[in-house]
Amino acid sequence: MEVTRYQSHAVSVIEINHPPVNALSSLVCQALFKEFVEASKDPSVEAIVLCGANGKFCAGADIREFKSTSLMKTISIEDINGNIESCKKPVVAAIEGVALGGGLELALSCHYRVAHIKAIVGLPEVLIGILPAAGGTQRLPRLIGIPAALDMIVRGRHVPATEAFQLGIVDQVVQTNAIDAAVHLAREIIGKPLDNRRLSTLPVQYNINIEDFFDNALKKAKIQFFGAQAPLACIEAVKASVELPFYQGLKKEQELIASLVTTGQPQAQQYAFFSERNAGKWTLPSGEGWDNVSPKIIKTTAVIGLGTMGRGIVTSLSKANISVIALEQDEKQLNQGKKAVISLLEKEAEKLNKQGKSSSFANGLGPVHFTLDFGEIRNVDLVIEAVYENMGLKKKIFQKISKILKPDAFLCTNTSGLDIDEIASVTNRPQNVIGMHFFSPANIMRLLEVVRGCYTSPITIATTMSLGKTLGKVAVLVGNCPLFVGNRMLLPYVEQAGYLLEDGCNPEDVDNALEHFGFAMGPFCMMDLAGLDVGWRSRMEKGLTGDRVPTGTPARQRQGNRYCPIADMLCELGRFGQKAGMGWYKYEKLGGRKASPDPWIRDFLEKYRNTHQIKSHVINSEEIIQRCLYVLINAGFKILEDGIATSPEDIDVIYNNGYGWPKYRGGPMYYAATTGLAKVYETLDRNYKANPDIPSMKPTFLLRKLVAVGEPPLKEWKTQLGNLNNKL
Ligand SMILES: CCCCCCCCCCCCC/C=C/C(=O)SCCNC(=O)CCNC(=O)[C@H](O)C(C)(C)COP(=O)(O)OP(=O)(O)OC[C@H]1O[C@@H](n2cnc3c(N)ncnc32)[C@H](O)[C@@H]1OP(=O)(O)O
Repeated sequence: MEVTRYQSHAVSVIEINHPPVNALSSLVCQALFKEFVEASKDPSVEAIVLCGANGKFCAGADIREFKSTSLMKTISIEDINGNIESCKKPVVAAIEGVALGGGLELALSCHYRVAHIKAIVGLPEVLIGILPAAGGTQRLPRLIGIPAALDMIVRGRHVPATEAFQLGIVDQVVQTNAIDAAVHLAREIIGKPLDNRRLSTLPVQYNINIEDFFDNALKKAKIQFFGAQAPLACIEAVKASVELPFYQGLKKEQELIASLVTTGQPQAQQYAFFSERNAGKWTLPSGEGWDNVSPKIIKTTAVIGLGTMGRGIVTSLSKANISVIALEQDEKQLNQGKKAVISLLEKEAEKLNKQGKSSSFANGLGPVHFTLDFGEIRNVDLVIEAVYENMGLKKKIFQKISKILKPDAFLCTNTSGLDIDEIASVTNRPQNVIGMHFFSPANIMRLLEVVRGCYTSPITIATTMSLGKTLGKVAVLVGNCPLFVGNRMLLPYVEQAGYLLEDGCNPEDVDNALEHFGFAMGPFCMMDLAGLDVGWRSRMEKGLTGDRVPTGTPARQRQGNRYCPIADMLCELGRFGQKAGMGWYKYEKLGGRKASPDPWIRDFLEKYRNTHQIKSHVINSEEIIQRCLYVLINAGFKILEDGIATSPEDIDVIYNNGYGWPKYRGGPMYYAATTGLAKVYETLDRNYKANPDIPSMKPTFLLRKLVAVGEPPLKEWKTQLGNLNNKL
């Protein structure tokens, strides 16, 4: 039964019961409509309470049912809302857990709202590429005013109950049972006038210059959400609440949603939504997986190394209220780390405070303890080593801690690409060793690559994936190979960016094209931010640059393949990026963030091309995008072929959450599917034939196979992998 109804004296309680989140599927809508009509006609009923089963009011329309053809369902949610609002008997929403999207729109059509203190409300439709099109953009501004409503709708912000009360979204916040409180309130208001409780009948109040306000909002949104259409549609819809009568405003919502659907962005964002949820559902070829392996509960942890990554990880653990011992090797580094963690925690507490939430670390370090003594970590459940990327150092630490720690403790290494098996091999419990690749800043970035080695046990995976979720991360299980998934795909992309400079581009041409595509940052800005020396050191270790390059090696060639030495040359000149005040760009000061194109680089590139007799040509944005992205996508196919990622969806989750890929384009593999695999294949093939010294351009077997079998939908790519080797 999707919707149940019971009576408590004169109050009829209608409960949505559609696990897991009481989403408004077509069936729920039909049942809700029917029960509501019956209750409103029942002479023994004098008031109605609307609630959700299992402590959740409703997470909105059922996204699983969204198809471009299902626009009619909107009408059905608004049909319910219209019925509720115009009901002569008072209707009270009892909000527990979540009232999101269509769920909040439902509650807004009720005459009163009571929320549990831990509930959250919001209109997050924009995050899945649409707008609140069941009256949300018309009712919310009438209730809380335009600026507050616009902020909530355009950012899709989850608002805690206490803030919702301050804003006027809910009428009561209770610490006890919200349904009981709603029934109580419903009884009290029986027979009282409801006219000023029907939001659709109220005027939108404002004392601001509306034209200027919406113009500014649009300008800001175009910058902040560059390329995304839904925020702009949200603004237009809220503007309609001021300019049009309520029912025309509803019509505008429908028009806007229909137009969004034609952009393809809602489809991409809804794909991204479900891919993220599926990433947690890992399964090994053995059949062991998320649904049959129980994680160990992690209560105590230690973090070794308090550099940038370690500090972020300690902050993350502390935020999740997990006890953490932070370990450094000398007093100076320990104190520096401690100071940095305190500052990060203060910022986090401030953020929570603004949201009306308290934190265990508001006045200090919460569950963190700092020490120089390895002995203190002996009883922890899990250790995360976060020292810098050096195999020798990591192995030394793992050897040492595996002797100290209790036998069932888990040993995690935060590495962006080192071999997990090699690290595990020096311990007395390789089955408990796993990679946790955090992204910087680790207390902010949502992505976590969980890297399984060949010895790693299912329980270690389950525990680490579960810890990731507790930390609020999107954890994706990947296999062990140099650079894992995200960075392995990034390598040919960055290489290609270098070749583009040789062929005639300036750094800003490449960055502009990719930022215009929707990336948060182009490759050269990204390198300047991360520090060019990081890649330089790694290339030196690999013998690609520096003293270990055999004499006589051509400057632009390594092992017979094309090589671009420009980044190495900049590093030799100390141009390490932002921290040096110069890199691919120049900055206003050391550590400055405002990049300006550097005439020096232009000169340098010209001289470089002359020295190497490279004939440059004009390269347009389309070519830049294709050259950079197609090799990245090709590497994604190779990763699938090698079994390093289990699905294209996992790759997309990694790119959407860790690499600034525009979510409204779904992710690189989704983008390949929507662009057309044949186009990607043919472009790569043509480019590879023209540049046989760039192996990353050679179309992978899987890509070729998928084109050959007629481009099956992305969901079916996995079956084409057949018996290919699976490293997961
Ligand atoms: C494709 C073309 C586009 C066509 C567009 C046409 C649109 C026409 C209809 C227009 C209607 C307009 C009006 C209403 C719109 C809406 O309401 S849209 C939905 C708005 N709501 C949301 O965006 C909420 C999304 N959910 C969440 O934020 C979180 O899930 C949560 C509710 C906060 C719970 O989080 P957590 O506890 O971390 O659990 P999760 O793992 O995230 O989710 C648990 C399972 O629930 C599934 N789920 C969540 N929300 C929905 C939903 N709205 N519909 C369907 N399913 C939902 C989620 O997938 C998980 O499922 P499993 O993985 O199977 O466990």
